[in-house]
Amino acid sequence: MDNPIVKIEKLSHRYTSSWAIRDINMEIGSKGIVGLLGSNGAGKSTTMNILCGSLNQTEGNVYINGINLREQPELAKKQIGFLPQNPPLYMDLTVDEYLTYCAGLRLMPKDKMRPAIREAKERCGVDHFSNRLIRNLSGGYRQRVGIAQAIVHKPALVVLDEPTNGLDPNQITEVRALIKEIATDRAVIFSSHILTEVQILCKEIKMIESGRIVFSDSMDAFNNYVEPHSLLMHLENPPSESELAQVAGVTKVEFVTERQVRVHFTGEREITETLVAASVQKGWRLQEISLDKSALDEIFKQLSNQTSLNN
Ligand SMILES: Nc1ncnc2c1ncn2[C@@H]1O[C@H](COP(=O)(O)OP(=O)(O)OP(=O)(O)O)[C@@H](O)[C@H]1O
Repeated sequence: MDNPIVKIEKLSHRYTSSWAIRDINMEIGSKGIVGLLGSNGAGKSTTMNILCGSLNQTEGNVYINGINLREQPELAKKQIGFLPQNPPLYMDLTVDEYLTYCAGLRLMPKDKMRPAIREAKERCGVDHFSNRLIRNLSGGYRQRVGIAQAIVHKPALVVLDEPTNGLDPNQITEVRALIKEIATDRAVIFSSHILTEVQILCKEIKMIESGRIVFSDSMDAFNNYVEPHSLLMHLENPPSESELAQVAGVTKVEFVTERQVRVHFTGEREITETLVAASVQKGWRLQEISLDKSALDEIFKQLSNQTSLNN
């Protein structure tokens, strides 16, 4: 890869006695969204905290734009914006006060601060809340302010640790759109334990399991690898198996409980929209639709086994 914005070499971290991550190698290009996918405890936050200079690694090196993060932390950190899993928001500050404080922490020259804060607020859609206390913002807007602090100093790399966690479905859609927008002119690394979210947003995927990278390739390669999929649907007024099987793309239908059904399908991910549309049209009263978690576990298992065999 030409001039990667991030280069990670043999990165390992041990908190106490056991290793949280082990021998992670990674290169990330200068534009677009890369998804770091892994189940809870896989090592995503540890990797991101080290990558952003919030945690010192036990072994290995991180280079940001060619600068060794450990040797020149101040210089390297100027190029990074970070939204940790628990955003460092100060509830008693207004949005403007908080962003001014954050810009100061990033050592922005005073004369550049005001226009930079205005731009970050506009991009994140919080300019109309400039004088509002952060404690009086909804979860979705707090997250937007968290993203605004991550981009205020115009970093070349933005790292977002599970940014949609805890948000309601509308807020999730809005925050996803915002992440897409901020990735138009920089690299964004985005962690999630939700496969569909990574599939929607990312051009590249790094999958981490038990502290090791088990898959690293384009989203297309990943989608080819993991086909076929299955989905779980919760329907308050479910149709018969045969009626559901008639939906285009559905290959097999299994009722798990009276109202929960596993739907197997081939290839196309538009199946979600097709099933949602069919359920609205036919009054099946869809309550929930999600990628089959057991299928995801199966993928993790396959990939983990592959890695341990390769090592
Ligand atoms: N401060 C800590 N002290 C000791 N062990 C820790 C600490 N933080 C994380 N760990 C352990 O390191 C491993 C990786 O944790 P990490 O938080 O990086 O995973 P994660 O993929 O971000 O998970 P989650 O999605 O639940 O945040 C886990 O086994 C976790 O229990």
